[in-house]
Amino acid sequence: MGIDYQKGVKYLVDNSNDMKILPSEFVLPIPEAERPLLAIHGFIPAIDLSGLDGPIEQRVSTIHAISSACAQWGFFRVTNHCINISIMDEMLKVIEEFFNLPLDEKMRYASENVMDPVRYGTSLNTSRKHALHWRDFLRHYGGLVPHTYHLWPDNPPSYRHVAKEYLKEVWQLAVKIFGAISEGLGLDPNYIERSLGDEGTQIIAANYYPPCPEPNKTLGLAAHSDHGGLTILMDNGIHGLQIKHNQTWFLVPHDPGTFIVNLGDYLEILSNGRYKSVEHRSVVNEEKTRISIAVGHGPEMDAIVEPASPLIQEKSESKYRPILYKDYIRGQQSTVKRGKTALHEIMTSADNNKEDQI
Ligand SMILES: O=C(O)CCC(=O)C(=O)O
Ligand SMILES: [Fe+2]
Repeated sequence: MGIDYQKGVKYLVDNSNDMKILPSEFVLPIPEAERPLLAIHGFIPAIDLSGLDGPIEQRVSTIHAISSACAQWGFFRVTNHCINISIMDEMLKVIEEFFNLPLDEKMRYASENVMDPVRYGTSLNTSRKHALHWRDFLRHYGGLVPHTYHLWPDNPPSYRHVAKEYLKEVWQLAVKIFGAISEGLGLDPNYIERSLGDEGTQIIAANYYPPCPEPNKTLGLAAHSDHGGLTILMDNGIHGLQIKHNQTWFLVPHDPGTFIVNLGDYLEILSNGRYKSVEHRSVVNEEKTRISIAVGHGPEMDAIVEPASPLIQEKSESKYRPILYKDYIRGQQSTVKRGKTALHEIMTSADNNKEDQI
C-alpha cells in the first residue's frame, strides 16, 4: 500500500516516527549531474534599489545594472527596496501559522483546479499524475484591489490583514522594477506597467518544505520558469532555491531583509527574447523546515501576451505567438512542470535553447 500523500508532506513527516528513508513515490528521476547537492555557490547580482531615487547618474547606473542582470542572469537580489522588515517578518509568521494549523482547517482550501482563486495542496498539485514533490503550498490571488480577499484564509485571524498589506507593498516594488526594466529596454518608463492592464495579476505561492530524509533524491519543486513578469521572493533564511545559469545549477543565497527577483515568461515574451525567463527549482534538506513566499506579477487574465510593438519592426520578427495570458497559465500549470516547455510551445522559431530536463 502506498503512502497517504494527499494529506501533504508536513502531515507525513509529523505522523511518522523518525523517517529514515524517502518513500519511493517521492524519488524523482534527477540526472546524476543535476543532483541537488552538486549545485555550486555563485555570485548573483545584487541591486541597491535606492539608486533609482537618487541623482540622475545614479539612477542611470542602477537601471544599467538591472538591465545587465536581466540580460545575463534573469535573476537578482534587491536591497534598500523600501519594504519594512517588520511586514516581511509578519508575513512569514502568518504563513508559518497557517501551515501549522490542523489538517482539516487547511483542507478547507484544498483545490485541484489550477485557476481557483485560493488553493492549498501538496506536491505540484494534489492530483497524482506524476512523481511527488516534497512540498505543501498555499496559493491565492492578490492584486492592488484584491477581489478575492473574502476567500483568503481566515485562520490565523490576522492572515488576511497581513497578507493584504504585504501584497500591496510587493506590488509597488514590482511596479518600480518594471519601470526600470522598461527604461532599460528603451521603452516608455510606464510601458510594462500599462501592459498589465487595470487588473494586473498578482499570485502568491507560499511553499512549505519540511525536513526530508534523503534530500538528494527528490526536489521541493522541479525546474520551471514562472509565467508572470517578475517574481519577488523571500524565505525563512533556510537555503533551498537554485537557478540554472549556463547549464549549471547555482545555489541562491538569501539574506534576511532582502528579496530575490526573477524574470518570468511574460517578460521574456514582452522583450521578444532579449531577456530570458530563468529556470529555477527548490531543493530540500534533512534538518530544517524551509518556507518560501513567492509573489508573481503578470498582466490581467484577458490580456494578450506578445512582444512589445516598439521592440519589433515587423510582425515576422516576433519570436512568440500571441496568446491570452489565462490560456498560457492554464497550459503551464496543468501539466507537470518541465523546464520551459510551455514557453517553447508558443515560439515561432526553434532558435531558443530547448532542452529536456526534469
Ligand atoms: O521555494 C523557492 O525558493 C522557489 C519557489 C518557486 O519557484 C515558486 O513558487 O514558483
Ligand atoms: Fe518559481
